[in-house]
Amino acid sequence: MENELHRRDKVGVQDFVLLEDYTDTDAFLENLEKRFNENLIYTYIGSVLVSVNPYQELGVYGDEFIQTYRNVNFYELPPHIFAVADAAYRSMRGENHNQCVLISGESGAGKTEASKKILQYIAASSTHSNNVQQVKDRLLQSNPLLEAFGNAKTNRNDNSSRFGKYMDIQFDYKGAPIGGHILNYLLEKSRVVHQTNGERNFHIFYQVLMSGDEDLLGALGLLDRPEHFFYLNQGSCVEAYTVDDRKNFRAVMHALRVCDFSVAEQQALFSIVASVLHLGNLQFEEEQGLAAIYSQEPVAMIAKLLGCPVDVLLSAFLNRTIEAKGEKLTSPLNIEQALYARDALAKGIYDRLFTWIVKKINSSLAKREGPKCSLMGLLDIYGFEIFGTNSFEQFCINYCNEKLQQLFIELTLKSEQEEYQKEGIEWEPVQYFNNKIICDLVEAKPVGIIAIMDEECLRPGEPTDHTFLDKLSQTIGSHPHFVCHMAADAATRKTIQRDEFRLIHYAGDVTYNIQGFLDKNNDLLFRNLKEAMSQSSNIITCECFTEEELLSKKRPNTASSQFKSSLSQLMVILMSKEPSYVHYFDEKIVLHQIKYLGLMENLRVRRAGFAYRRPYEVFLQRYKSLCPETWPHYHGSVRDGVHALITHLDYVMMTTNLAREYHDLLVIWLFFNP
Ligand SMILES: Nc1ncnc2c1ncn2[C@@H]1O[C@H](COP(=O)(O)OP(=O)(O)OP(=O)(O)O)[C@@H](O)[C@H]1O
Repeated sequence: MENELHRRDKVGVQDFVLLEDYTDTDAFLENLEKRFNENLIYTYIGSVLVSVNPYQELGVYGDEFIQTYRNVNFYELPPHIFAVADAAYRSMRGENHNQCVLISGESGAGKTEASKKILQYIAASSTHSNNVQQVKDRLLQSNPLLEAFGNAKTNRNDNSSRFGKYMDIQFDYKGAPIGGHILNYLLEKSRVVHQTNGERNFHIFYQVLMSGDEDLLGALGLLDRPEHFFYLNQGSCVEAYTVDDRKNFRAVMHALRVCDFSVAEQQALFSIVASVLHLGNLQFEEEQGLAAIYSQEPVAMIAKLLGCPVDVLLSAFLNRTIEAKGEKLTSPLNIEQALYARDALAKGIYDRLFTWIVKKINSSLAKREGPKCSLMGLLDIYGFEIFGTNSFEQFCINYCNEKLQQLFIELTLKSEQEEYQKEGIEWEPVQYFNNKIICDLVEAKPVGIIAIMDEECLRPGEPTDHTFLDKLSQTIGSHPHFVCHMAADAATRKTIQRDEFRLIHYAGDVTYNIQGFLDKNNDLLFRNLKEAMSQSSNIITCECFTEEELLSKKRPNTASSQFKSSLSQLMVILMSKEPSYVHYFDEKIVLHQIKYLGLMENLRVRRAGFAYRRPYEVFLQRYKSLCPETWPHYHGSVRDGVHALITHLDYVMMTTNLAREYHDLLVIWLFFNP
């Protein structure tokens, strides 16, 4: 198997570091293409894995591949996602260092598939006791469940993740998975109520409708075809040809059982899914300028499914109560407001349901009490997006990608070069574009885009998307990465409308339409509807809409501020772990992508730098048993200890040839890795 792998993988270079013309982007691309044409989708840049989506089954993920890559040093076998998983897993066990695998790439490039392969690898490589098997099953089954509720067909990917996911897997000292925890980020909930042409709503809606379970469908009032539901028919696309909704529904049912969802919870969950569909079919008519319910039928169905009193629900759909200075003022809604409230409820219920599902999975994955464990994190988050029309969601997603790029720069380009300089190693700095300037443009206070948007959302008066854009133009109009009609020169003005702004992102220019920015940021759900939901007897709904929330006087954080703070927490988590990077491309790789990701710069740093670096402490701890002077304890400084160890092993000559100073000893790790 191993020989066969090497025989096949002879095209181009397996590691870009070996590329003769390593500064030439065309040569980089040519190597990638040459290998891709031979179905060799993986190539390294040092320890970073680059992959091109083959969009076809290559037969390289079976058990025999897992066995081949198990416990084999990273560079001994051709590049593979299993090699990354194995290296991270062994490093976590051998050095007791928490790991994370960061998978990046544009939408459809293959990130989710990669994260599943890593999970598959971990599950197959670790021990199989009963308890561990249960954890593995739950980790694996969390995927179909979260995909059903959080993925959808977009025009780029039939199974696009519309939420961000970070999963920590917890391991015991033997390397067996004993628990896990998932963090979810910003679900694209606007999809619940609207889909652009050719796109679908979240998979679960079609799965339930295609389930073929007549009893379930009858109970949920869902005996109609998907086209019948307004929340499913706007994209004129109810089928995704590469997605088998019926089969996936069975997978979801299985996953629910494995992840310990009780029968009552399953019923409550499907009732919520159905209630969202009925909400979409709730129509209003005008009576004396105000909204009236067009047909009682959907309201009765929603009330039944959510276990809410019909009259409370009816009144909540048509009125809005505001509390000011201790007084409650109720005013009736017009049609536009009623439709807004209906959609806000659909989005709110679904979004909270999604978070509830993650919480439930987490409780099924929670580690029993026990000693401290090691962690391996897997980040699979939406890739950079440039659509025909880009809105608030793309703004958040692209901001997230800026932050991840910042982390990549920080960990692979900046800190590494700084370290060499700090250590006094002769080093010619590699220049790179630092996208911190764009991160600051979005998140700085008080003049970043998020801060300005929040200020606009919170100020009295009548803020609109246009007043927000005016503020942006006045405050940051001259920023080199911001463009808007008002502040642009005559030539640029022709390319940008009055209701748009453009950000010059690290990955390209994206023009955002401001329509809906403030609404989506405010994320307002009228109090009456929240009150109605808190009276629900549906066991999930009442958990998601609490009395506490109703009583709280504190204004909830805006959507962008919440996202910003959850991203900054994510950065802290990722920074605390040893990262492995995987970059995914789709088939149409363009030079532009290679350039913006900083891969060429990374290659230059790799080429000029040291292949392996280990801190003295870790090195000494790992190898002290090889030298009587350092075993079991060395009483001097760790640096001296490392020197004693090396001297003992008679590597002095080699190391002095390589470099004059002791600190360059780090490089010798390469030679006596057991
Ligand atoms: N290694 C692979 N081998 C074969 N096909 C693949 C592989 N990786 C991805 N694909 C194909 O590409 C499709 C898109 O991949 P995936 O859903 O992982 O993309 P993504 O980067 O997670 O996209 P998004 O950001 O939209 O969620 C998959 O449904 C699958 O058909």
